[in-house]
Amino acid sequence: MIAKILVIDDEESIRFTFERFLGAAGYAVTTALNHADALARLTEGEYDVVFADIILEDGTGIDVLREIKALGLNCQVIMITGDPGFETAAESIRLGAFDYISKPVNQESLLHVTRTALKFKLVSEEKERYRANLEAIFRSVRDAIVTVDKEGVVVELNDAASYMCGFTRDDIGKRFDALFGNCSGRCREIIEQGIRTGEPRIVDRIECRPANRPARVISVRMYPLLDQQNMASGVVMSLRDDTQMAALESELKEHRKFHRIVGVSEPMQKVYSLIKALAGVQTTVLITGESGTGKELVAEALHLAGDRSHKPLVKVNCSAVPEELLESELFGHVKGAFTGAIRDYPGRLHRADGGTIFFDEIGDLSPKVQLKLLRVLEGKEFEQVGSSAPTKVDVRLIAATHRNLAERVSRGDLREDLYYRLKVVEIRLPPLRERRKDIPLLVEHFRNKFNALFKKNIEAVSSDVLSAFLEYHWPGNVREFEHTLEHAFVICSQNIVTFDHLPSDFMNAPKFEKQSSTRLRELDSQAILEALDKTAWNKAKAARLLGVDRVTLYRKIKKYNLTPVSFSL
Ligand SMILES: Nc1ncnc2c1ncn2[C@@H]1O[C@H](COP(=O)(O)OP(=O)(O)OP(=O)(O)O)[C@@H](O)[C@H]1O
Repeated sequence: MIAKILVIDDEESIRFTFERFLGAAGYAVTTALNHADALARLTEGEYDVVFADIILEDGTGIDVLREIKALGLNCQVIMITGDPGFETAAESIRLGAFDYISKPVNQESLLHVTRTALKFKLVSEEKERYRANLEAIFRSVRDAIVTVDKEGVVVELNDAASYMCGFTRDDIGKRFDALFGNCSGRCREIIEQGIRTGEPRIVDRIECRPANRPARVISVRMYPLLDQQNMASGVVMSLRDDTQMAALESELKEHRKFHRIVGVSEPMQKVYSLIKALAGVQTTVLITGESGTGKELVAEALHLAGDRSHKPLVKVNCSAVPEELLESELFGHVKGAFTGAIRDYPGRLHRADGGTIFFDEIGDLSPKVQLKLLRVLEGKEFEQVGSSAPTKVDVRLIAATHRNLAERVSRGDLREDLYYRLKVVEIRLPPLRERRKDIPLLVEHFRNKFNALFKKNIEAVSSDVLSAFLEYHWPGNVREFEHTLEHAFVICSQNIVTFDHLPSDFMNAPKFEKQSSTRLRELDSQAILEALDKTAWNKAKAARLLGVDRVTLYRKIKKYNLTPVSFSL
């Protein structure tokens, strides 16, 4: 772009000389012959450099300079003076002129001062752009930023600092220690240390407790501000609000699911940790817990999380296989071992070679099988039925039981040595009633499962049903819970599961029977209908009127087959 230059001088010869020299150098030159003319030119157009004679017929070049500064025009002003020693030349520099040039004007020095002024203008514009960008960043970042000089005085702070710490722009110029008086003071210590040592410091995740504001988790970055001599002239501190991130992380740490096991409660988190710790080792694991607590799922997770996962997981339900068949089923047999053994059969232990064998209901093994299993655990070998040749296998054994094995040992039903071998490590699964926190999550899990299975679009269970689920003590644990929901999903043709869809086993369960006050048993259907009538079939209100809980009322309505229609008849 061609630089534009304005020359203001009342001497025509000077204007002519400037125009000639500068025009020849490729600049676009405009001239003005006095102060008034100069102001007209300056309001009409933009100039990169202005040459102004100090003495004009209707004023001074200093006045022009002042007006340029007052208007905030982006141009460099060079004074033309007949006498460089003259006081006004120095004065003009003080007022912001870039330089002065003396008459008579020499071409070389004119071009030199012009080029220098233009270069200076470019650099200043670059600097200004940089400053504006920095300021925009400073203002827009979500981190609070506070700069403090080495005397501890606040030099700058951004909007986020106002929002996060409650500072205002009026705090600029105050001592920082006064500002941090309202909080725990950790940031004050960090700034003090920064000023003292000139060393940067990063402190992650500290608790921030500003007065009258909610506590937060913040991370602090503090860097020294260095001057041109590389000396610390203060510090800049940025504060990031990590409250949400910390909350999310802790939520993520809380596993909602591990392999096929669903559960978010504390006891389940412990189970997940234990499975993870045991997955990679080859130790025998005994999984205990009431029936339906998910022991098989845990065995599966142990196998899948370990390095045998690409090898088979073979399951044996010891109570489901008839005793006389179990030995051959487990250890295999050779042809002719017994009547009907028409060919060699390798057995499940053999099939599990390299992988894992899971014995469900291990407490139900016959004494003979117990002994053979003990040998597998101790020497990793066994004989097939009808053979005396040992077979070697590399299997990891996981066993589960809902029985009290110690009791079976004391009764002589289970070998003590096998018992101790099995229970090297035990994973105890808590019953569902001890982890009710998992119930809403299990509702969601089974809702998705049964919606997909039955091609339905049930959106939720009613809040009453959920409350009943949370209260019930689930003797059959997750299996019973799953069956209850399965029943409800089969029956339900609306988009929400209510008491009407629950199986009678659940509705008639002792808990609810007990809860239904004896009064209700005395209440006949007429009394219930009266209460429903009075409350326009608002069951919650009717239940309150009758002095019973809602579940009981629902159960009675179902039992007597009461409907608003039957009422109106
Ligand atoms: N935490 C859980 N998350 C999801 N499903 C579960 C969970 N626990 C159990 N189930 C489901 O409940 C049913 C019973 O689980 P599982 O067979 O693993 O229980 P179990 O403790 O081995 O029972 P049993 O002692 O009667 O053999 C299965 O359908 C299983 O998928």
